[in-house]
Amino acid sequence: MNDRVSNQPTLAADAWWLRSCKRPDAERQAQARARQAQLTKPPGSLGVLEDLAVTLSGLQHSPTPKVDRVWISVFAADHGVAAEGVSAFPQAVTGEMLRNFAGGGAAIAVLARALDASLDVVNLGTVNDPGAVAGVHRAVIAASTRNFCEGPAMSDAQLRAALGAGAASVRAALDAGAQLFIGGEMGIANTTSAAALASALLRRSPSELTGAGTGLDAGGIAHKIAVIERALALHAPADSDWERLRRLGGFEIAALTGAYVAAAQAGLPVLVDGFIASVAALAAQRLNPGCGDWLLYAHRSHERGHAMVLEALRARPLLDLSMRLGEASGAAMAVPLLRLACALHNSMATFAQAGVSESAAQQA
Ligand SMILES: Cc1cc2ncn([C@H]3O[C@H](COP(=O)(O)O)[C@@H](O)[C@H]3O)c2cc1C
Ligand SMILES: O=C(O)c1cccnc1
Repeated sequence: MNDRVSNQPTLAADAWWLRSCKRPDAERQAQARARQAQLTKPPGSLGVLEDLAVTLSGLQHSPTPKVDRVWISVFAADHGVAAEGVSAFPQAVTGEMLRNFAGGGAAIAVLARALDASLDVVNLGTVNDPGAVAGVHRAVIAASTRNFCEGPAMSDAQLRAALGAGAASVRAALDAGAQLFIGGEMGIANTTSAAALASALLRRSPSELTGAGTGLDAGGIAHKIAVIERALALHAPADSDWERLRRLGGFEIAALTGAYVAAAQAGLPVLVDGFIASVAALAAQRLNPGCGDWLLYAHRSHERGHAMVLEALRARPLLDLSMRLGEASGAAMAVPLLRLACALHNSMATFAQAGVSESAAQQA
């Protein structure tokens, strides 16, 4: 399992991420909508849970949508821009957390167990590299990205490798029979990378998209904004969204981008996590607009900037719990809602089955 990136020799020549995405089944969706109207409840009374079941029915091409088998991939990577002092935590934490993911003590490891979900941990390159660790896939691209205050974060080949690592995790999820894909990230300083990338993609000021991350104070946030402004000035010549992702992104952000596109191409529904994952989703939609139909949004993170990114994506997140962790934790938290929405859709009785009277209008 250590060769997920290197066994794709054709990637450099083959822009697989441009290939078309699957289409949701509109007819199945209409049937699911009609069934919701027949269930023993006032029509629409289950609100967003009805929409979720209808959407999943169309995405899974099934009258009985299910999210029993959930796959969570956490992509870890370090960022050169950490050298600018933009995080409240030291860079060594990224590598240290890899052991914690595999050892079962990290938040996402606890949540994955509680959900009976598969947890796939992928090391894309960490300065404090723990080496071979049971339960961690090595797909190392470099020890970290380059500090994007000094030059592009990634080379073209590195960006392709990161996108490919995301796609490889989606293939593993499909092989395991997953019904839902969730991507998470770990990388000290990656809220700086995500804010810079979102600023460039949305053409908004860094002050609107930059937050405290792991816990910067007001002075720390002001410094972080200044760092991002410097980077944006350096990378202003970037003339495509590919270039913006290459210059300002990170290996784990690009892996999420690749995973989202690959999931949409394969017809596997995705639940997107917080700020960083949503910026990766924005990049995925820019690389391949067809992937948007496959992305569901789990929560609104406490991180400043997430609301603006969600708005740009026209996303309506399910939860708002003031979470600001990443790792896929917010997405994991929303899985029970999806499961319950499916259970209601699949197992509630219809008015006819239960012998319950329908609305006065329908009886007239
Ligand atoms: C122990 C620990 C566990 C984490 N798990 C996720 N993050 C989150 O915080 C980091 C981003 O914040 P910033 O840009 O401020 O560095 C990412 O690793 C993100 O996944 C963590 C951070 C820490 C310290
Ligand atoms: O919303 C997130 O993804 C997030 C916010 C702060 C720190 N890490 C992740």
